[in-house]
Parts: sequence; C-alpha cells; structure tokens
Amino acid sequence: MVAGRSVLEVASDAIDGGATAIQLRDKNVSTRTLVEEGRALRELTRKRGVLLIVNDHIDVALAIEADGAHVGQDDMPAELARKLLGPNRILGISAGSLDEAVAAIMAGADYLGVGPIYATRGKADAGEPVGLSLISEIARRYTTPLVAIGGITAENAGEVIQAGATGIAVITAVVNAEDVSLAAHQLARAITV
Ligand SMILES: Cc1ncc(COP(=O)(O)OP(=O)(O)O)c(N)n1
Ligand SMILES: Cc1nc(C(=O)O)sc1CCOP(=O)(O)O
Ligand SMILES: [Mg+2]
Repeated sequence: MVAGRSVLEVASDAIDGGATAIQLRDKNVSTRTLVEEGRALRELTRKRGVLLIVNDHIDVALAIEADGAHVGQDDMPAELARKLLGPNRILGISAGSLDEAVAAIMAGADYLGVGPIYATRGKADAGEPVGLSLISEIARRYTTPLVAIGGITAENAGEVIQAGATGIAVITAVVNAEDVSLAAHQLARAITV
C-alpha cells in the first residue's frame, strides 16, 4: 500500500498521467510480497507499454521478467548486477558524485540515477542535496541518460531538464498527491520541451 492506495492503483494512475516507467521500490515487505507486487506490476506495465524497473533486488527483477533493475552504492556491485542481468536488461545505477558516475558508466550503466538534487523526504539516508551542477557536469562529459531524483516537483522539474537531465524520478510529488494522475500529468508537462 502507498498512502492508503494499492501499489497497482498508484502505478496505473501515474501511467494515466504520463509516467513512462514504473520502479518497484518497497523496503518494508518480504521477498514473497515483492514478487507478488512485481507480477501484478509486470502485467500492468506490459499492457500499458511502459517500462518496469525493480529497485535493489536483481533476483526479483529476473523472476518477474522486469525490463531492468536499479542498484545504488550499497547494493549489489554494479559489475555483478550487469553480469546477473545480462546484456539486454536495463541497469540503472545511483550516482551522487562525478566519481560515482564515472564508475557506474564504466560498469555498464544504461542510465544513472543522480541525486538527491534537492532536499527529499522520500529517502531518509539520501544525504545532502547535490544540486543541479552535478547533472550539468556529468551531462557535459558523458552521453549516458541521466535520471534526476530527490525533491523533484512540477515547479522545479523544468530546470532539472534544462541542466541536462534526460528524465526525472519522483516519489512524494506523485504518491502523496490527492490526484495521482493529475500530479503525473503536471510533471510530464513540466519536462516536455
Ligand atoms: C532512478 C533512481 N535513482 C536513484 C535511486 C536510489 O537508489 P539507492 O541509492 O540504492 O537507494 P534506494 O532507492 O535503494 O533507497 C533509485 N531508487 N532510483
Ligand atoms: C529513492 C531516492 N533516491 C535518491 C537519491 O538521491 O539517490 S533521493 C530518493 C527519494 C526521492 O523521493 P522524492 O521524490 O519524494 O524526493
Ligand atoms: Mg538501493
């Protein structure tokens, strides 16, 4: 459940609003439950033609035939994640510094999750905001797609894209919204150039 709504309902409404990828990120459930959520999301995302990425759990990503997985600096090492996922699934890797970005690109990241851009309530251990300059710095040097994350709203999403991000990843501004579909729509509009 997310803010009183099922994971499936939130994802479906977000897709209605324009989300092009859904990340299954649930820190508080058993692997069994994660697989159940993942299977339901796989069916939904296939039907709706959007990507499904599993956070942290490469085994679950493979088990539910997700499009890919996302790992951070404390998760499965990137090289092993790539090996386990194979060449065809999407591998996203978190980067909170230029050094981490370079290492992730060398390890075979298909995209980088760069953040936290702004202060966030979506991740307790996210650390201090890195700001837009890290996005610009990575974008100047590399062509790997950059997904900006952390404190992103419809109000600041435009400047994040202007700085060089390819896309945005959002929790609070979507899942806590009264109207999830409208919130996703406003975010999608804010990043449409
Ligand atoms: C798109 C995207 N970017 C970054 C993260 C964060 O991953 P991580 O640092 O492993 O932190 P947790 O999400 O696992 O708490 C992400 N999930 N997605
Ligand atoms: C899951 C996550 N990862 C981050 C990072 O910096 O890697 S920030 C974050 C939380 C994003 O939530 P919100 O959209 O509510 O700020
Ligand atoms: Mg992680």
